[in-house]
Amino acid sequence: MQGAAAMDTDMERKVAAEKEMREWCVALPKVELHAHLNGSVRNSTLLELAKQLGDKGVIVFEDVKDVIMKDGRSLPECFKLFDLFHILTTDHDTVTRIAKEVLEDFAAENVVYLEIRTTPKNNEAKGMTKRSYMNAVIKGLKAVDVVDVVLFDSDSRTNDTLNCNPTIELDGDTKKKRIYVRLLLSIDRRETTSAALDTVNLALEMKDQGVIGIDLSGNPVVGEWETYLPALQHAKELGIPITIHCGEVANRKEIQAMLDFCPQRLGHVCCLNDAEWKKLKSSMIPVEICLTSNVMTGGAPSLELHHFADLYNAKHPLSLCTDDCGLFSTSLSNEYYLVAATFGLSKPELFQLAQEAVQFIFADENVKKSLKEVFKHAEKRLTMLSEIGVPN
Ligand SMILES: CC(C)=CCNc1ncnc2c1ncn2[C@@H]1O[C@H](COP(=O)(O)O)[C@@H](O)[C@H]1O
Ligand SMILES: [Zn+2]
Repeated sequence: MQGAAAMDTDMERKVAAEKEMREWCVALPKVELHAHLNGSVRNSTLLELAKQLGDKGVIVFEDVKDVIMKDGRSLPECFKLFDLFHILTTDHDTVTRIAKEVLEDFAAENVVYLEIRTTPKNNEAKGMTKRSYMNAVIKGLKAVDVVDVVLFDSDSRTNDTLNCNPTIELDGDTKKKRIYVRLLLSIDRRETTSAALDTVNLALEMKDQGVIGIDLSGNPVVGEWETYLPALQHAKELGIPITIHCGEVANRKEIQAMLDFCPQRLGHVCCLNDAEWKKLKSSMIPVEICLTSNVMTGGAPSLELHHFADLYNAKHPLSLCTDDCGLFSTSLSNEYYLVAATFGLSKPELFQLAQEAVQFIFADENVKKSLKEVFKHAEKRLTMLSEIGVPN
C-alpha cells in the first residue's frame, strides 16, 4: 500500500513538473521563423468554413470533417489536405480572418517576432490576384488589437526599445505585449518559372508593407529545381533574403543544388547523406527545425532520433519552429517543451536557444536590437519566475 502511495506521489510530482515546464515554455519569449499561414489555421475555423461550404453544396462536409480531424497523415495526404485548405480559403475576407487569428494565436503564446510565410494565390473566379491575396493577409494582421503589432521596418516603435514590453506580466503590468511581424512570400513547387518570378517581383513591390523574404515550399516530390532557380537567383540579385525547404525527401541532386545556392536559411534538412551533412555544417547556414512536423510526415524516424540533437551538439545555428501548427496540432511553446523533454535541455539552454534565433531573423538591425532588449527584460522576469539562472 505504501508503495502505491509513493508511486502516486511520484506521479503527481512528475505531472506537476511537466505542467510547470510547459508554463515556463509558454512564458519564454520566442522567435518563430518557419510558419505557413494556411497550415496554422485553427481546426475550429477550418471546420466552421467547411460547414459553410457544405451548406452551400460546394463540398461534402462529413468527408471534409473526417480528413481535418484525422490524426497522423502521410506526406501526400498532407498535401491533399492543403488543397482542401485552399478551397476553404479562397475569398479575401476568409484570408483576412485567418491571418488575424493566426497572429493572435502566436502572440498569445509569447512569440515576440514572427515571420509568417504564405503562397500568394491567383483565383480569377473569385477576383483574387497574388497582390489582392497579400493585401487581404496584411489587412488581417493589421486588424489585431490584442497586441501591439509592428509590421514595417520604418515603424518608429522599432527604435523605441525603452518601451519594449516584457512578454510576461508578473506584477500587474497591463501594457499591451508587442509582436514584430514580417511576411515571406512562398513559391509553390507546382508553379512555373514565370509565376515564381511574379512572386519575387511582388515581394519587391511590397517590401515597405512588411514583406521581407522569399520561401520555396510545396510538395517536395513535385517540380524541378531548375524551374525555380531563375526566380531565386533574381531574388538574390535584388538582395531579398531566401529560405528553402530542403531535404524533405532524399532528392540527392536537388539537395546538392540547394546547398550550393547558399540561401540565408534552410528548412527541415531531413534526408541529407553524410557528405551533404558535412557540407551543411561547414556552410553554417541557419536551419529552421520543425520537430513535430518532421516526425509526423516521416522526415525523421522519431523525436529521439531527430537530427536536432546532432546540429545542436555541433553548435550549428538553428531555431525551433512549428511549420504548420494547425495541421500538426502543436505550438511553438510545445516545440520548446519537446526539446526539453526529449533531449534534456535545461531552462537556461532553452532560453539561449530562443534568444539566439534573433540572429537569424530577416528583419533589420533595429528590430534585432529591440528583440535583444525584449530578451534582456524577459531574462530578469523568468529568473524571478523560477530562479533559472540564465547564462550571460
Ligand atoms: C504537409 C507537410 C508535408 C508539411 C511539411 N512541410 C511542408 N513542406 C513543404 N511545403 C509546405 C509544408 N507545409 C506547408 N507547406 C506549403 O505551405 C502551403 C500552406 O500555406 P500557404 O497556403 O502558403 O499559406 C502548402 O500548400 C504548401 O505549399
Ligand atoms: Zn514548411
